[in-house]
Amino acid sequence: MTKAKIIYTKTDEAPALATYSFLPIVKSFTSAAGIEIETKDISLSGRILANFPENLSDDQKVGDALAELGALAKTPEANIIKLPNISASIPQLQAAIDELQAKGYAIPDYPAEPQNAEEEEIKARYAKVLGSAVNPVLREGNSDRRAPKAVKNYAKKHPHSMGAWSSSSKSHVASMSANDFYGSEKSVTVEKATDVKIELHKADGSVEVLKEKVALLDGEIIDASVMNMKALKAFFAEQVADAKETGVLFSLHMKATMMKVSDPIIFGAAVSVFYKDVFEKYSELFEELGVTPNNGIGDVYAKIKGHDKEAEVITALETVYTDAPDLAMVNSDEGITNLHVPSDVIIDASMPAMIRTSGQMWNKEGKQQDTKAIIPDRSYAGVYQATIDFCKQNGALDPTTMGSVSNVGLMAKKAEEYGSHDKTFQLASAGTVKVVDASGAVLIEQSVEEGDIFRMCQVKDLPIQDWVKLAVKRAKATQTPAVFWLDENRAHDAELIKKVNKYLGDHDTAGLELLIKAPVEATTFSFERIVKGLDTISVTGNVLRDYLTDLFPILEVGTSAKMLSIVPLMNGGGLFETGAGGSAPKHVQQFVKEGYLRWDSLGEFLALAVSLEHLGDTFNNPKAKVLAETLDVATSKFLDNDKSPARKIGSIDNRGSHFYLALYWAQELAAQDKDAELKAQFTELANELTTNEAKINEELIGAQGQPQQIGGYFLPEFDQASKAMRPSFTLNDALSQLV
Ligand SMILES: NC(=O)C1=CN([C@@H]2O[C@H](COP(=O)(O)OP(=O)(O)OC[C@H]3O[C@@H](n4cnc5c(N)ncnc54)[C@H](OP(=O)(O)O)[C@@H]3O)[C@@H](O)[C@H]2O)C=CC1
Ligand SMILES: O=C(O)CCC(=O)C(=O)O
Ligand SMILES: [Mg+2]
Repeated sequence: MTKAKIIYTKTDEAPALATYSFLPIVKSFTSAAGIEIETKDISLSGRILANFPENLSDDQKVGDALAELGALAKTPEANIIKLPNISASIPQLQAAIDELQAKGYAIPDYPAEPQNAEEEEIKARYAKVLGSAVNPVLREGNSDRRAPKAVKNYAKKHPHSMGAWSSSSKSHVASMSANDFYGSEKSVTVEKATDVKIELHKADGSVEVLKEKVALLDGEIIDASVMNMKALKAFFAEQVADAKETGVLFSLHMKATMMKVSDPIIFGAAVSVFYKDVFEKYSELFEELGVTPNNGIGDVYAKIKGHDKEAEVITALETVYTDAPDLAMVNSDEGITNLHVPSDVIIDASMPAMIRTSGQMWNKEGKQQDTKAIIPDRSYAGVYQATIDFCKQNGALDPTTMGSVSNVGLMAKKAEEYGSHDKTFQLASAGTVKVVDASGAVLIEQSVEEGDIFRMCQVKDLPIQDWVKLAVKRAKATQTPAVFWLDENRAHDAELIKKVNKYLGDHDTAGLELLIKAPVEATTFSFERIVKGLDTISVTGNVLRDYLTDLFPILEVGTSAKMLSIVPLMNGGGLFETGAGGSAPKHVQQFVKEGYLRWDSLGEFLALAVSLEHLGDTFNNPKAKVLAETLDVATSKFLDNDKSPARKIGSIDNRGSHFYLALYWAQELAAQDKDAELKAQFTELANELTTNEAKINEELIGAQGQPQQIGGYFLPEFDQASKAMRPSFTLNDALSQLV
């Protein structure tokens, strides 16, 4: 039998920093039980390097860890702890390339506009690294995300602050009324497996093949929809005028990471409308400089630097602001606006953060202001408007009494919109896009105009069956109503509803409350229950999985970092995601500036416990089970004693929180009687950590307040970052006694 092994991923930014401190603890504890922890580098820099081996010297070459993990995820042995990673926008990719080149890695520049076949090839390789390139590869299963009871109890005891809501708040969500993806969606279920082709039939009669082949399986649902560019731009222009007139902040909320083809284009359309005069006046100059609105207004500032016309262009941009509405700010101190970088404001985290803050965002004075949250497509925007309506009517939610909404999400096999980027095209000419099957029959057709975005999505039948099964399992385990968030008026959802009804028949659902409601109705239903302290399971497609697992946790427990996030892989393995949030770039900035890391590793603790439990079950390893059980108790104690990182210098930060987890875990292992060997091994450590608690705290807190050297942003120097993240000699020494 293969040795019991857990894969721990090395990622980016705050979670990667946390790993320098937490992984040594994990390795010390697990090695005592004979469990191997292997790390795999799936960071942005690691993924870039893996794609350019021929540009690197032998000692610089790295393996393709992502491809290896993708293959592993399809096997029953998989046991992967996945930390959040950067889903890079083009500006982030460029910054990472610059850093790697400066460090002596001879990787090519990013060819934004390739001039020859070689550059086309380089661009294609970089495209593999862009956007949400990791999660869809590893997610060979559906998703089960929830706040564990201990976490809910913690929030009840230590409620996070919630901004008050006024019924006169002017904040709202603005969406198109027609000609969006929602309005144009068509969907079919194919009975038998077939290959389809996506073709553009142009007005002049010629045919361009947009995608040669998409293989479909028996019973697969496909859909196709179009975002009309003219209507989109007219909508943005109306919203600019309305925001100005009503005095609210203009704020666009997209998912340019997961939706890496469509959403940067939509973002770019907003930028080109907002800064219309500048983009029109300087179109030639921008063309020459390679400025594209899709990279945000930050691209203009970056590329104009040092140019003869720098001052003139900057003045022109500033002139825009005199007539324009105020923009929501990402960083008001540094003048970074909502339209600077497509990946700065990401809808899943940004909308709940706004709702938690009285429905307001930050203006250029650094003050809160009511906001027009622009979500052009209507498919899911109504969920946020319904939440805002609920808060306006009922006031802010109360974390000390509110119930919980967990999620069962359809995610496997790149389901739905989040798997659509290789079937998304911006059309260079008008015509009709046809999805044609192997027999030549047209399954779906959509008429398009020049500049429109066409998108085709797929969802396979087996993942749907597995998702329905998981929903029933969770409903049974918790005896909680489960609501399928599906809109019968949406073509795709209408197909899905047929399957849900069919596959629910495969299960014993006696006594369970299983409902189907359109997203807006489901939102109100869930909030009406939540204020009564009642729990509800949301059973959703892939996009709402993402949105709701930030929305509800951020309102309920202050952050999605405290979520348990399990992906039972369809072939029997386990993927354990840490939390449901991202890589928190601002945490790294704070750490580098003042030696304080406020990243909350609770997600890592929870993921490790379920990973150990899974390993205990699959490898019949009783020691792993003891580690899992004791870690669970330690985590509860950690929450009870409020040892999570605070926000300010002088309190426990991420490193201090790791110490407390180690302390409580060692104490629990020393206290248990199921495994005498573990008891003996950990008694000494527990004593040592207990005795030295004050000293270790002194060493950890004493290290705060200074700028830190970590030797890089995308590729920190191991020794420097490790030293910065492990400043307690006493703790390091105690841990080293174990191995
Ligand atoms: N699974 C993955 O791999 C994911 C990756 N990402 C990536 O992360 C980056 C940032 O995305 P963004 O949309 O800003 O989302 P984030 O979740 O990183 O940030 C939003 C906010 O959530 C809070 N937060 C999230 N996790 C933690 C944590 N562990 N400890 C403390 N606070 C936390 C912080 O809010 P506050 O200041 O209010 O406490 C943070 O500023 C992007 O590159 C994105 O692609 C995003 C989501 C998931
Ligand atoms: O993969 C990504 O880009 C983000 C994923 C995400 O937000 C989530 O899974 O909740
Ligand atoms: Mg998310």
